[in-house]
Amino acid sequence: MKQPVVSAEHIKKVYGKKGERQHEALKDINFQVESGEFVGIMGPSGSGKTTLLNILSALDTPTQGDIKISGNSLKGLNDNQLSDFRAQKIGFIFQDFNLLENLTMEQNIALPLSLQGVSNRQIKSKVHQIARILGIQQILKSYPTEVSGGQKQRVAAARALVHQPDLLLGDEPTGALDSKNAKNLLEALKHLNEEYDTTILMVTHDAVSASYCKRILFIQDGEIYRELERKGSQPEFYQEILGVLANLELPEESLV
Ligand SMILES: Nc1ncnc2c1ncn2[C@@H]1O[C@H](COP(=O)(O)OP(=O)(O)OP(=O)(O)O)[C@@H](O)[C@H]1O
Repeated sequence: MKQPVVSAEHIKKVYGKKGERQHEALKDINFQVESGEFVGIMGPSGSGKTTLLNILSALDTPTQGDIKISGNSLKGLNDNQLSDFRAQKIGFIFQDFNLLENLTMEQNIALPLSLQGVSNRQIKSKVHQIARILGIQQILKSYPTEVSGGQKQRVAAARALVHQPDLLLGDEPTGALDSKNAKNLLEALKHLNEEYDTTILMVTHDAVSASYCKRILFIQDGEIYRELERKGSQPEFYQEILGVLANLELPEESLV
């Protein structure tokens, strides 16, 4: 039987030491993401989204519970094993791109492969392949300061995917983009998901971005309180998402 790409099992996260002030950021999170899904995570500020992403990407460990990525449990792995796991299995896109300014776009995209000791010939071929899919071949020799925010984010997506990770994680990947560039990036993610079966999980506060997903998990106070699956068109899904957000009875600007 095919394993889910992500299996979060009874994840609890408590910040602060015993006897000190403690905060339960995640209470009992359970969900799975199957291969080829495009899942969004939404929720008010402080609801636990970043905590969950950090645990999924093995940057942080849960207080209780287990994460399995493609059937492999993260429990009991030491720091070296966790960092190998991250390097091989996960691609990450951040809101602020995180590109290295003194490297060209080509060198930035190549980083995960260079760190794994892949041969130069293979690196060149893989970088050009992912650059073609994301439409950024013409800027490969440029430096980050020479291109637009939207182009930078597509380079960041290429870097996150060049080593063919099992899972692409995004933390507000459209957060720093204007609406045109955000749409371009989301179309590129949709294309990767539909044509190449890339499994994507992204946190977003924006209902338009979320409407590109096939499923949304809504988190509040460290718990999943609602799940929406896209059944109809994208505009219909957008309206449904707005409906759930309105039911939160929170002003929209607090949904970050
Ligand atoms: N290192 C930490 N130590 C103590 N408490 C923390 C720590 N990191 C986060 N928290 C608390 O845990 C809760 C969840 O935080 P988290 O950053 O995961 O929320 P979020 O949904 O990502 O919020 P935002 O959308 O504002 O980024 C918050 O109440 C936060 O104050």
